[in-house]
Amino acid sequence: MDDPDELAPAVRSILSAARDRADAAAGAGEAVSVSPRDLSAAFERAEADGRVPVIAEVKPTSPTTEGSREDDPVALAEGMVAGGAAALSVLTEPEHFGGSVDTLERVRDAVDVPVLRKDFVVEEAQLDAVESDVVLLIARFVGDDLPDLLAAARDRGFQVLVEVHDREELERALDAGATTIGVNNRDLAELVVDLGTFESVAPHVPDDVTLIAESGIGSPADVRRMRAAGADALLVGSAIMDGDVAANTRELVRAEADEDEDADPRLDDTTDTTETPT
Ligand SMILES: O=P(O)(O)OC[C@@H](O)[C@@H](O)c1c[nH]c2ccccc12
Repeated sequence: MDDPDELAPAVRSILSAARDRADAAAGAGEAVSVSPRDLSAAFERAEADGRVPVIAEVKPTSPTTEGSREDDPVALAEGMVAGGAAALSVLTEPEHFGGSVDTLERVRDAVDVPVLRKDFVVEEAQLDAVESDVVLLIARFVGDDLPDLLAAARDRGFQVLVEVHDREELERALDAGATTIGVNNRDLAELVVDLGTFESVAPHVPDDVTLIAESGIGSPADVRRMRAAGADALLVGSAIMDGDVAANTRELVRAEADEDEDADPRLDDTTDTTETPT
């Protein structure tokens, strides 16, 4: 792709599907009113017992994933919480990520951690599709509507995660009053991941913002790298969804504790998903 600002075809298709869903949602249903589970408090609880705050993502498939995972999303979510996830993210985009609003509702009923709704919200009416504790707004896709959508989401009680890729988007997010900001390491033009993206944007984020590193985090070393660059929390999908979700989550949330002990988390009993996080 010659123009780095141009979106990958998959991303364009995702956005046009999102706009169709927004049109269908317009004027339907009432505005939701959410009593959210506090995301910052969940991160603090994790820190207090030595877990790196991880938002684990239930993502059955994606444009960059081969195949799809057909397991019960509720069982996957429970495994992530058992593995120590501070919060969950659930895709509700149906056409490209295998998500659904129904899945999010079932997951949120089954767990007590905050749940982020992961979708491509471009119009206010989409906010009323389902209750969640946090909604995502992607600076690149909402453009000048960011302040209005942020206000509309907050009016409904949602906490808002604003996703950015570069400093220009970061400035827009800060101007709009975002207090929780995610830096996505996946570039939307080429869909490739570079952890250097977070490292280049993070130094410009004020300290009072809750800062989340998103995408491409695959190992305890990646976790430590993002934390060293200033991440308060991490959003991880593929690396957790690939295999035993409880064990995968546990390995990442323990990345700092294990380094201190120099222990191998894989030696732990990782098959018992009913265990509560330690
Ligand atoms: O699977 P990964 O590389 O761990 O990434 C998770 C998450 O960051 C990614 O799914 C994501 C980040 N921003 C998004 C916006 C929409 C859909 C998905 C995403």
